[in-house]
Amino acid sequence: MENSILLPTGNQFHPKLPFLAFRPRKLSLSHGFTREQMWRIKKVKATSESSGEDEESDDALKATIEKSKKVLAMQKDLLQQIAERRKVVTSIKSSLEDAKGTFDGGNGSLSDDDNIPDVDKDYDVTSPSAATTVTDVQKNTPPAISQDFVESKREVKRDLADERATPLSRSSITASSQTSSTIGSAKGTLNVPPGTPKSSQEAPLDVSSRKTLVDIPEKKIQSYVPSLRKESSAQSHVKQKNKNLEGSSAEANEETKDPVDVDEKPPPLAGTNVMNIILVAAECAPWSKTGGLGDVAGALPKALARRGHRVMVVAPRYGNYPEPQDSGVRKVYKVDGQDVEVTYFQAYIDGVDFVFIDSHMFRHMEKNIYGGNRVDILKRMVLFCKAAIEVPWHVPCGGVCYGDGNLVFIANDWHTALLPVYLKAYYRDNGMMKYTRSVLVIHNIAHQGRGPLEDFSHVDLPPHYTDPFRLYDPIGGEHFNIFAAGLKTADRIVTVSHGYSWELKTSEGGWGLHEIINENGWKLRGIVNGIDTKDWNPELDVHLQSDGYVNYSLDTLQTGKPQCKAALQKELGLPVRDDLPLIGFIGRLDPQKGVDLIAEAVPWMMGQDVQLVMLGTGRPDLEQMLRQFECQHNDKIRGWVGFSVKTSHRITAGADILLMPSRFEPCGLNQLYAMKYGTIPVVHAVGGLRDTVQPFDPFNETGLGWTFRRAEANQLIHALGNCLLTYRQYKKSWEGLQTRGMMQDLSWDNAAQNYEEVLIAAKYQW
Ligand SMILES: Nc1ncnc2c1ncn2[C@@H]1O[C@H](COP(=O)(O)OP(=O)(O)O[C@H]2O[C@H](CO)[C@@H](O)[C@H](O)[C@H]2O)[C@@H](O)[C@H]1O
Repeated sequence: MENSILLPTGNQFHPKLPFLAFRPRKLSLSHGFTREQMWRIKKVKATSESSGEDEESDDALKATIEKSKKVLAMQKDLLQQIAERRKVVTSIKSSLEDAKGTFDGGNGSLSDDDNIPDVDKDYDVTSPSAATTVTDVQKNTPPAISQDFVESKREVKRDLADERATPLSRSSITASSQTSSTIGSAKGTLNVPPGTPKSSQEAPLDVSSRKTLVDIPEKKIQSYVPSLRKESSAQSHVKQKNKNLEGSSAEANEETKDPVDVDEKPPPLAGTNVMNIILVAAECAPWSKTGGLGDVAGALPKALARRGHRVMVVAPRYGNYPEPQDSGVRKVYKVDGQDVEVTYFQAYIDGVDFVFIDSHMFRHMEKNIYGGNRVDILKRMVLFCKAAIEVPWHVPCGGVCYGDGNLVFIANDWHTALLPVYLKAYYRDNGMMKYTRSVLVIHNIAHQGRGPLEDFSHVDLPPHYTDPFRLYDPIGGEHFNIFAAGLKTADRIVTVSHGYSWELKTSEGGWGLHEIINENGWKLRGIVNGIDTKDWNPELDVHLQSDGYVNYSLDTLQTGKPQCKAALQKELGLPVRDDLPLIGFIGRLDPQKGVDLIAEAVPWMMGQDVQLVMLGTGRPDLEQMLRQFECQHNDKIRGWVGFSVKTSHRITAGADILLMPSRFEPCGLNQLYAMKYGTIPVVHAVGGLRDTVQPFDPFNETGLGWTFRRAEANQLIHALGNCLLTYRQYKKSWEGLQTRGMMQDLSWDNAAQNYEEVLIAAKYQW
């Protein structure tokens, strides 16, 4: 082991410099004036003072007052006119509604043809001239899609009409959640949707009044829906059950009831680019989580919804979650030749529709999401992707299905990498879902859904789709690879940091997929994850409200954090001492996380006056190692084997330093959480860790933590040594590091804006 801990190494060694306390300056605006108003007032004041011409300025003031009075009078007049117009519009509307017998499928109201997928036209691809009535469709359509298919089309039409009428705005979402009755939930607020929006109540679909649908030849349908699904007998329950679920995001329609709205709402942040977005993930916090993917699936959609998009998350229902309710929609899908029934559950929370897919294949798997043998997992993911892709047709959210126009799926990791492939093979190759796009997010390329070539038989695709799955690598030879097929087929690819998007293209970082990633480099973009600022906020954290822990902010950091540290030491049975640094580690016990480097550094650490707490689950040998550390150094180390969200929050708050010596790290969330809690990260400068932890520069008092270049124990020791030195001897610098970390905007809002750009690019890609 190198003995170079205290040697100066550029920016990591602390020189004896005078320190500047770093405090945020609060901006307060007096008298409720806006910044601009204050500036104007000051300017006017300054101008009149400097001129000394009081009389002249008095006259000018009078003139301004007169002018203002006139403007106000004009405004009053205008408002009166608007009110009168409203009355006229309302009376015209009600007389029209009285006269209206049936609903005109929404066709007439669509105006922006460029953006509206003409669903009927989609079917022209398969049968350009075979126009027929709905009855004909029912007669000619094979049982696999038959009536349900027709209904899907109907729903799409209705949805599109809805979409055109009212892009969800930020304000509308807020408004709707305010009017909903609220039920506290673990994650946030569950908005129980109020009654159906008027528009959908008053417009019962009258199939006979719609323009004729185009017939779908039987052969074609069989080719694009290869034993995909069948109608369940429970189908008839659907509409009845759906009535209970009306409301949701479609409440926003209420906003545009009146064309002349005096209280104009601000436009959505996404502007005219509002889209329907469905994020599909194998886990979603707080309901299911084994790592960072769950956090992302729980938080990114909310940020996208805040921008004005209509957003849904689809995840498996592994347990009996309290919030989602049975939507009554049941479908049957073929998985490896067997019929498997699924039921869709649904909740509307924080502006997002959460849809959970229930099936005996997912039930009671909450503690073992990725458990079972390779083929079992594969079959679960086949079912999940098949069922998820049809959610926009079958599951009415707030009474209205999303439909397949202006729609983008966001698939995540290999588990849902089949979704882009199914989208293409089952639908787009057959002229359906023409306006639907897919984006695949790489959270971790190390897990790829690999297997022998025979696994292709489980995914239920036409033989010509074998090639995208086929991959050769020197270790595995020729094999079946789901991630490879997803990357090739998706319209766009995102990964969770800039650093990792670069690493993925290298033979070391791409784990055998680097060539495919390079070939598809044009559609790859790195977007650094954000954090859920409600869940991970020391001021609001629900896990810091008992057992001696306290919520704290930047202002109360110097008292709140030590209190959390003491509470953690007490809870873990460690000596309660404020003078020594408490070091934390939280993560999956996996070689990725560099736990072995910590193990190598433990003897050195034990020579320091420090405490170490490690929380994790994963590889049995690494779990055993944690227990062993605790036995060997009972007065200094705690090795908590298990998955505990509460403990992870408490360690993040109570520790002074967080170690993340990951060998590779696509983004990493724990270092972001740590910084938000005034806990200083010491990380291997790789992937997202390099992007997010700017190294401390003691000369300029900048930076956020300590980094080391190679994943080696001596480098970890070196960086940690400098970190400990600063903790002990340079308190002001330490406070500066904490302050800078806590003041960062780590919210999902920035990332959501970047995702939006990717989604738009996908939308306009042909
Ligand atoms: N034993 C335990 N008890 C309680 N909570 C625990 C825990 N072990 C881990 N966690 C929690 O799980 C999450 C882990 O997130 P990370 O981003 O650090 O890693 P992960 O490798 O799972 O995610 C992958 O996806 C994410 C999201 O894109 C990327 O940031 C990351 O680099 C990539 O490897 C954190 O919220 C952490 O607190």
